[in-house]
Amino acid sequence: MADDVLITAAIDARQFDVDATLAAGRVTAIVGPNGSGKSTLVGLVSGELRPDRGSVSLGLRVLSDAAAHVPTHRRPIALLAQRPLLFPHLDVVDNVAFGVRSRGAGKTEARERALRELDAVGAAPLASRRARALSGGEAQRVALARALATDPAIVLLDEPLASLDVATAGAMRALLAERLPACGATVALVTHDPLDIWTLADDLVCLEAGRLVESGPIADVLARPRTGFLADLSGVNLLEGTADPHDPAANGVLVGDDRVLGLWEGPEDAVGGQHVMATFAPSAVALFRTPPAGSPRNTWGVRVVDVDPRGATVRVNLTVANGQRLSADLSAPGAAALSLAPGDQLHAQVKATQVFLYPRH
Ligand SMILES: Nc1ncnc2c1ncn2[C@@H]1O[C@H](COP(=O)(O)OP(=O)(O)OP(=O)(O)O)[C@@H](O)[C@H]1O
Repeated sequence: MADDVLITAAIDARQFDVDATLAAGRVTAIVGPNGSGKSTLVGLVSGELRPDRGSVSLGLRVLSDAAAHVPTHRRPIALLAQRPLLFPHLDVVDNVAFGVRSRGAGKTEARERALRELDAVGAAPLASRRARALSGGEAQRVALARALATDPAIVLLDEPLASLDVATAGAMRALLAERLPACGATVALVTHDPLDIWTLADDLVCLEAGRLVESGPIADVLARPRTGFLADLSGVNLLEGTADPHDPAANGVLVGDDRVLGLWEGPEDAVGGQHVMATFAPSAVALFRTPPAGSPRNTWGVRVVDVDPRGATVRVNLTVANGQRLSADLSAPGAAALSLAPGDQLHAQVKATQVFLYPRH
């Protein structure tokens, strides 16, 4: 039975103060901008770091607090980092068996366990190869087998695909998607890649400047992002504003002097002055040189920041009057017809039915 990992811990020198839970038997993606505290969180769970205040526990077992600190090698954890860090002079099966033996198993038992795990990751044919003779992708597969062969209660993955090429990373991602849920451990995955989050993780913990800013099931957190970082991760535009104090029931949000109309997603009715988020897809944004005729809804003046061709579409990065960012994805011919340049003043239009409004919290 897997256990929750509870982190309620502060490290003063790093201005880190986070209260987060990694749910038992689930994969939690740890995300956030550079320097937000992801590695610090992992270091607290691995035992490499000790909190100045608070505690780290696995279920009812305290791993670190003011009175106690279980050292890394006594924690039931396995770490898979960007580099596989195998012993180059040992063969593959001995590399995998090493971890099992260090947990107290005998030689034969450790070897059998290693071979089973190598088979599970599709690396059985490599068993007698020296680790130094493996490719990067093969070595990472073996490192995964070594991590899981110890039957850890916690698996910590720190950007495990970041040093692999695209094709190898894809195969490794598929392997992780199969093995992580099957291993039964509580898993933390540090990543910058939205694909890893969508394909591997169940839950998400988002840190910024050493604080927890959002957590919960992936679909909930990314469907209704509440920070610019999470909006970028889910590929949507996010404008923040306040519910119109004169007419909160009209589903109007004021972003500076611009009015943004959309579908209100509650849970309660908007209250005038309330902090509200508006999200919509870049593909929902149309751009015009002259104010478009017809429906007056959701037309804002925008300024072009830059233009980024992406195959069949062109991403146009823009700012609205009060400086907030948004993007529009246009077809290549559509963008060419507008002949866009940075600094151009345009009109952006979005249908109200394609804008989702929800409270900040
Ligand atoms: N050894 C250290 N001593 C003091 N402060 C540190 C140390 N290592 C990191 N920090 C600080 O702690 C904060 C969190 O850093 P951390 O490395 O955990 O962030 P991160 O989210 O993992 O970043 P990245 O995405 O760049 O790896 C940062 O302000 C960083 O400067």
